[in-house]
Amino acid sequence: MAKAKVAAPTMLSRPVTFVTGNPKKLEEVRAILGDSIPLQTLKLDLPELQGEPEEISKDKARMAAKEKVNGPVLVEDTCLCFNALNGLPGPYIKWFLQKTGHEGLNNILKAYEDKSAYALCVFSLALGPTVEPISFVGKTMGKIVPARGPPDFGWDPIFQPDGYEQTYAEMPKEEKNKISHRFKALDKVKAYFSAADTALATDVPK
Ligand SMILES: O=c1nc[nH]c2c1ncn2[C@H]1C[C@H](O)[C@@H](COP(=O)(O)OP(=O)(O)OP(=O)(O)O)O1
Ligand SMILES: [Mg+2]
Repeated sequence: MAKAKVAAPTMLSRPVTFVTGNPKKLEEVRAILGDSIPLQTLKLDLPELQGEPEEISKDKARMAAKEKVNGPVLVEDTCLCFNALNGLPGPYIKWFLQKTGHEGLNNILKAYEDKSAYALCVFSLALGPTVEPISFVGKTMGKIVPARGPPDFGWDPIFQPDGYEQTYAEMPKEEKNKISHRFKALDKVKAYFSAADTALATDVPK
């Protein structure tokens, strides 16, 4: 029986459209993925519902998939979760950061001894507007510290990952991209795509 590689007949054969309004996220996603997944991007600030991180991310994917995108759509939602607050600000970190800044976030934790926190990244992939999105989660544990390092990207200056003396902001980019919440989630996205590729390259009887 001859083996033949069948061209992927599904949405996965098209480039994936990563939808985000945040250029810094995009920069990291590109650096981490390299050319492992063909990516195109669409700059859109999607509305975000309230709720648990995975549901918020999936909803973003559903909304993004309704845009005129040809092929699979990938979105991502990032949370910064304080253990002392049972995971808050979590998905609302963007607004906390905007309104209170790095100092305000530190001040919130002055009421607690526990400064531990985790960075959480949830990517959601929608293969079409009517297909239920699937999610890929990455988590990096650390603690909240007074801001150190360049204030280039969100809350990077106040998050110090466990096992490191530097905050995300102080680390070289390549270092952050090897241990970050985003890296861990994207590792699962990559594994999903390579498994799908393998499954699609099936043997067909002649
Ligand atoms: O690795 C990171 N290191 C530091 N800060 C970060 C990181 N990743 C996201 N962030 C910030 C951006 C935003 O203030 C909030 C997440 O909100 P989030 O809705 O996911 O991001 P966003 O609205 O900027 O972009 P998007 O259009 O993809 O929703 O945390
Ligand atoms: Mg957002």
